[in-house]
Amino acid sequence: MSQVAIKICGVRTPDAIDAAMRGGASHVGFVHFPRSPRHLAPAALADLAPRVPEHVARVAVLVDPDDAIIDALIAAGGLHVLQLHGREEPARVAAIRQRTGLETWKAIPVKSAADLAAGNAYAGAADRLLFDAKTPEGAALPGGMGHRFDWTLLAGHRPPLPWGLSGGLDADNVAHALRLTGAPLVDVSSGVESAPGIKDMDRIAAFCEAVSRC
Ligand SMILES: O=C(O)c1ccccc1N[C@@H]1O[C@H](COP(=O)(O)O)[C@@H](O)[C@H]1O
Repeated sequence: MSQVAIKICGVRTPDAIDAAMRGGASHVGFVHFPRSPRHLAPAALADLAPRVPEHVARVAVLVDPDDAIIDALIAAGGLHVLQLHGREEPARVAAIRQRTGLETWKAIPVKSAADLAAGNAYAGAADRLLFDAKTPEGAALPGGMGHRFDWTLLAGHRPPLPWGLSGGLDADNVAHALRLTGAPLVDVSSGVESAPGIKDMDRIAAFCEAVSRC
């Protein structure tokens, strides 16, 4: 049985949550970013969140959020984790973590080895780093586009805080990614979809199955 934690991100429907639960996901992610096809407003989050069992972490994915939207989402979703996916500096991450008392993750966009070091500045500010592929300059989204980076960059890298891997993972490549990186947590969104924002239950099952075999 795999010890690797699984986050299924960008869920928008009860059946996607149920599929993540059947697959043994430890985290489900709700995106609040109006440009995203996975965007959920607080009211929609409030409808969906109770579907997630208590032992599974509810993660809000946010891009440079202000305090008001963080508070609205926490009130709506009974959140456990905030995933900051924008250009939040360490001081802002630390302030959000301190003010909310929630586990706080910082996404680190990676294209080259030099990008990995950017994560070190978040030691003491964030609870976890999420190494994600850097999306192209001018892209509509800072994540959730199915891009991957060169996973061999992470071989031998020892981040100073817990971490996870995301960006372009799917059922066909996640075992390879885990072999190369040894990631303790994998995060997937577009790789378990049939179209942007449309989760595919069979792909969620196949992804979780592939991780559980590792
Ligand atoms: O999924 C989105 O629409 C999104 C929007 C804004 C910030 C992050 C977003 N998604 C996150 O991107 C990574 C990788 O996703 P993928 O598997 O490559 O599609 C993941 O952490 C999503 O939560």
